[in-house]
Amino acid sequence: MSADSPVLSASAHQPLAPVLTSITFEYLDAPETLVADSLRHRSMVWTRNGHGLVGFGTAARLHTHGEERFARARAWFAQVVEQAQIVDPISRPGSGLVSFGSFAFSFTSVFESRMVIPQLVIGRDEEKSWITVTGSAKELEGLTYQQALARAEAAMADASAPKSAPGRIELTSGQLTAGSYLQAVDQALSRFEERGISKLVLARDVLAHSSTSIDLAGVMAALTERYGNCWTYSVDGLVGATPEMLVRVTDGLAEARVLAGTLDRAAAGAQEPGFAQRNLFEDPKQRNEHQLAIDSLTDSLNPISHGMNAPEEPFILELPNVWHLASDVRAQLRADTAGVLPTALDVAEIFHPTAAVCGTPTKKAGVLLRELEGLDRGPYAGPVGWVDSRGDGEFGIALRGGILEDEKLMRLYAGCGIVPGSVPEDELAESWAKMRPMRQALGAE
Ligand SMILES: C=C(O[C@@H]1C=C(C(=O)O)C=C[C@H]1O)C(=O)O
Repeated sequence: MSADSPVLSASAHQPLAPVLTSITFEYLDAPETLVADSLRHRSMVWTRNGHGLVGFGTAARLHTHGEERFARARAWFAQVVEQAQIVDPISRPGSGLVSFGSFAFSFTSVFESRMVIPQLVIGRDEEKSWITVTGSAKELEGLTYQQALARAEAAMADASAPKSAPGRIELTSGQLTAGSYLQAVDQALSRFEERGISKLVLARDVLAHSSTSIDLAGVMAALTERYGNCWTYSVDGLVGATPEMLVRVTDGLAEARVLAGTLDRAAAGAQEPGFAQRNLFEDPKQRNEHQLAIDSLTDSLNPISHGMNAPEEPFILELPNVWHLASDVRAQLRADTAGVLPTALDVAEIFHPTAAVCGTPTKKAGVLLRELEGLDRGPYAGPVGWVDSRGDGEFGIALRGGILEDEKLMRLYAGCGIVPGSVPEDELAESWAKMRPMRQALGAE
């Protein structure tokens, strides 16, 4: 075929990226509550402890699926960045041109992984707040600070969100009933040995039917209030508050928060002093499960970093619903032969799926998962977050959340790490505990 054959052209596989202009202004005298004030039903959100990014509108987006979903997203964003004109006087992680991203857990999913570059982003970190406006050069010609501010105020004043009082919520089984989940855990336990698997993370889904339209701004407000220490995310109807950081990249430094090992804070006896210490920190089954997650991260990090800094022992992360065994891991990323450092999106692809959400060893666990779980996880347990034009960014694991399937219906997901010795009924109870943040945010309990 000739070189100019349309079949072989790059654009047949890779949609052409738009040519964008992105202008950032420092948002002077922004209120402390800027991020909380900006949450809207359809805004794109990444926030923790009052800092983060809120996006409005779409300047450009890419939808993709299958095994190449990360590669396509990376290539598309790299091209966007290369072509863009970026005016960013404050130059910090999350300022300038930014894309939100949400990726399917599995290459088999029908869910479309996506990159979304908002028209307007409001950002805030420990030191500064900013507004970024993105569009065509023509649209943004001569844009002043006052005009950018007016756009931000208009986006925040947008009343399109269903601001109704929370409705009555009824929970029903999703693709996996409680009974079939118990059965799947049992079957997993009986197959570990013959399959050479030491851990499998089995998930299930529950449907939340609301009597009124579900207001995602209200859901996020509830999550940020109670789970301020988690990363609250929202991209195209996928919403939740995850305690697990897949990777944050800041100027070549990669940081991850690995979680594995869980204890329900509503369990019998949980009020007794030392309960988490005895039943989590000192429990060999929980420690083993945690170690498997650390080992899988080490394996992924080694080829792309100059060694990693992991604490000798995990700590106990206390959330309102559960305790977790947690480890914060850091590593200096290594540049490739051309001297280019991996971006947050590159590292997210390399880390995904971790043992914390799939199992050990990953490939074998993935196969058994497809046999036993029988669930299209969609974006649940996939990377969700953002990346900027410098390659800095944050991708969390989309846990403790749900997907708005229509205005009155949300699908919630939760999964549990199954290791030899796991008790099916305990795992089912743990999955309910992991859905508690969303059940509460929806007003279902
Ligand atoms: C799979 C989930 O959580 C993961 C599983 C954990 C466990 O089994 O102990 C702990 C944290 C997460 O890595 C979930 O919340 O759905």
